[in-house]
Amino acid sequence: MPAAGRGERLGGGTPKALRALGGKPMLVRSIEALRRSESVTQIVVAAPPTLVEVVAQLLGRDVRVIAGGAERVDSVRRALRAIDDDISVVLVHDAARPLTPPSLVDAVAAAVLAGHPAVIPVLGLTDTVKEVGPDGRVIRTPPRDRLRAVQTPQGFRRDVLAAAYALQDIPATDDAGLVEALGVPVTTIPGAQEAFKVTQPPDLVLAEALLARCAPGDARAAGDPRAGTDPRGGADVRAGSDARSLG
Ligand SMILES: Nc1ccn([C@@H]2O[C@H](COP(=O)(O)OP(=O)(O)OP(=O)(O)O)[C@@H](O)[C@H]2O)c(=O)n1
Ligand SMILES: C[C@](O)(CO)[C@H](O)COP(=O)(O)O
Repeated sequence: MPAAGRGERLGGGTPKALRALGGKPMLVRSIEALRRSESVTQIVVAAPPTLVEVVAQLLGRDVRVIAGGAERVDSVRRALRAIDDDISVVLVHDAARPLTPPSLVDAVAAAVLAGHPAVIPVLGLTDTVKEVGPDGRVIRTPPRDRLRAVQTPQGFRRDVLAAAYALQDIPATDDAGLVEALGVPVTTIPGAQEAFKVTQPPDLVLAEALLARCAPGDARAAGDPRAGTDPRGGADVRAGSDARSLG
């Protein structure tokens, strides 16, 4: 789990993974989706380098925490080196997708285990997308029905992801982009709307609203593992101290 970003587009000063969401650090919510999945056996987190100890204490002993790098790709590369030798399937999941349903984690893992070397969750687009030149003029309008927005977790055969990360200087904004550069086929599966990435301030408002407004049963779908145990949304109230202690 790359979690070492600064969250510059979100603002607010605190590294994004430690920003509170419904009374808990965003990272804690993202980790819960992995813990609740049936397929994840080891979790490695790439944390902001100055906060490795803080994050390790926050997450507990079952999570290995290492120092992330300057860019997302550097953080993932470092985390890959910290995975146990016997792991054969690796999921890379943004800490910035805190409402990801565990069922999506399992669906990605299952597709890799079924024989696909690289699997990504995707959603269709609702906006039209245009390619625009540096002068602001539209170059072309790709047909929208063939475009997809790509989420995480992205799942890979470990040897494939390791080979992709051994490539140097490939411009890619996601892990599958590196695998594509290897010439390995990447398979898509349906993503989940709740797995959106918290990137800009309105995303945090949306995530807060989803957590606050979900009926207890529905909150499970919004990634809250203990929702439904307390009709007041008690899981968030109890965990409030986590976030406060991080400021
Ligand atoms: N050097 C970095 C940069 C990003 N990430 C992680 O990669 C994921 C996706 O990145 P993004 O949403 O872009 O987060 P930030 O880099 O924090 O955002 P910004 O670009 O606005 O600073 C996040 O979980 C983020 O913590 C990381 O581990 N190491
Ligand atoms: C990996 C990713 O979440 C897939 O959509 C996305 O590309 C990350 O981009 P960011 O700019 O590093 O948030």
